[in-house]
Amino acid sequence: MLPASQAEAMILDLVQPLDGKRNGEVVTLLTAIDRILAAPVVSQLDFPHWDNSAMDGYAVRYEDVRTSHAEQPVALEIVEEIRAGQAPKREIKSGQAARIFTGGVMPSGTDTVVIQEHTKREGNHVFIFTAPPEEKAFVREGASFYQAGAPLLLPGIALQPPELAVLAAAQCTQIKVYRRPRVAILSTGDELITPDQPLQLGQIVDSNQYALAALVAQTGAEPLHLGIFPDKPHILRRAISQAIATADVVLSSGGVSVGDYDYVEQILADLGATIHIRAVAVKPGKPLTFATFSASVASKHKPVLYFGLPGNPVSALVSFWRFVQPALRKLSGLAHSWGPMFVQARSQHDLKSDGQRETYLWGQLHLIEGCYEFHLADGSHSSGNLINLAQTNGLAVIPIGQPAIAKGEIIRVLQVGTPLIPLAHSKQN
Ligand SMILES: Nc1nc2c(c(=O)[nH]1)N[C@H]1C(S)=C(S)[C@@H](COP(=O)(O)OP(=O)(O)OC[C@H]3O[C@@H](n4cnc5c(N)ncnc54)[C@H](O)[C@@H]3O)O[C@H]1N2
Ligand code: MOO
Ligand SMILES: [Mg+2]
Repeated sequence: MLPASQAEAMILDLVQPLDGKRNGEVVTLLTAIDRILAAPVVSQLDFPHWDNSAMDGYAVRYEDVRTSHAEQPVALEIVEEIRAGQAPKREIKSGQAARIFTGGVMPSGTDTVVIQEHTKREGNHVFIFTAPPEEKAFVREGASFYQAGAPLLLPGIALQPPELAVLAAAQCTQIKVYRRPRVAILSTGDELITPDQPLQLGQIVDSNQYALAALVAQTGAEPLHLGIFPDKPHILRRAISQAIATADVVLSSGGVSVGDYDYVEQILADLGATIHIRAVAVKPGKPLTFATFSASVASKHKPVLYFGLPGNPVSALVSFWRFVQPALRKLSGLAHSWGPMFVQARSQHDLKSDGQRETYLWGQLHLIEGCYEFHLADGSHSSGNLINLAQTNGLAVIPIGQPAIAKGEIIRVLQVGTPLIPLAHSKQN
C-alpha cells in the first residue's frame, strides 16, 4: 500500500494540464467568475489612463503655491472647472488654478492638487492657506499603476472579482479561458437504485453519483452523469469504454476491492489502461485505484485519467477530496495551488485510529478569532455511515503510528468544501 503523500505525488505527476490553445473557450465578463484564464491579457491602455486628481480641490502649479501658509495665503484665479469625465479645455498659467474634482483630468500646466479643506474661495479666486505637502500631491500620475503593453494578467489564474474588475477596466469583454474538464461519473453495483425507486431488502440508493457530481462541479469541472451499471463485466466494460471516449477523467465508485464481483481493475487492464495505484494506506479509501489510458489507447490528444473510487460513501468522498480534487485543479489549467489545503487546528476531542493507515476523521472546522478548531462529528466513523458526514468541512489527519491524539493538541486538518465563515466564539470549551 502506498503512503498517501506518495500516491498524491504520483497522481499529480501524471496529470498533464489541458492545453490552453487547443482547449480554450471564450466567455464574457458576466460568466467568467471562477474560470481559469487560458491566455495572457495585455492592455493597450495605461492605468491611470491620464494624470488625474485623487481629491476634490484645486489643480495648481506647485511653483505658485510652495511659499503659501496660513498667515500669507497665495491667491489664484480660478479659470476652469473640471469634473470627472470632462476633458480640460485650457492650459493653466502662473497665478491661475482650476477647480477640480476627484477623478478629473489634470489640466496642462498644473502638477499638484490642493485639497479644498486647505483653501478658501472668494468669487473666482481661491486662497491657499497651507503649503501643499509636496509637489504632485494628490495627483494620480498616468501609467503609474500599469504601462500599456506589459502583461496585465497571466494565464493559469482563477478569475475572481478583483480580476474581473481589472478585465472590465481594461475593456476586455471577451475572455479566453480553459474549457472545463469533462468528468464522467459512473456507479457500479447490482444493489444500486436511484433515489426515486422503491427500496427492496438489500438494495442501496446510489448516493455517490450525486455527491461526486456536485464535487466535480464545485471544482469547476463538468460532470457527466453516466448512471448506474450492474456488476456484469461486459456491461461495465462497455460503460467504461464509452466513458473514456467522452471524458478527460472517469470516476467510478465501487467494485475496486477484493470481492468476487469487484471487476473494475480487471476491466481497466483488459481495456489497455496502465494501473498506477491499487491501494493507498489511508482510512477510509484504501482500495483507491488510479489508472491512465494513454492518448493512443483513448484515441485522444492526451491521456485519460481513471479514478476507481471505493464504493463506501465516505470512502468515495474522502478519496475525492484527498486525491481527485487536486488532480482536477491541475488538469483544469490552474498554474498553482492545486494541492489539498491542510490547516493546523486545535482538536476539541480525543481522536483515535488503529495506527495502521493514515486516518481521516470527519467533522467541522471552526474559525474562532483567527484560529482553527476541529470538532469531531458525533456518531460512527464507519466508511458506510454517510449520515454524520453532513456539515463536514474538515478531515482530521491521524498519522500512521500515532493512534491517539489528545483533546487540545494541534492537528493537521484537510479543509474541504466551501470557505469558512469566522465564528464569534467557540461552542465547546
Ligand atoms: N476482504 C476484504 N474486504 C474488503 C476490503 C478488504 O481489504 N478485504 N476492503 C474494504 C474497504 S476498505 C472498502 S472501502 C470496500 C470497498 O469496496 P468496493 O470499492 O469494492 O465497493 P463495493 O464492494 O462495490 O461496495 C462497498 C459498499 O459501498 C456501497 N456502495 C457502492 N456504490 C455505492 C454508491 N454509488 N452509492 C452508495 N453506496 C454505494 C455498496 O453497496 C457496499 O455497501 O471494500 C471493503 N471490503
Ligand atoms: O478503506 Mo475503506 O474505504 O475503510 O471503507
Ligand atoms: Mg467490493
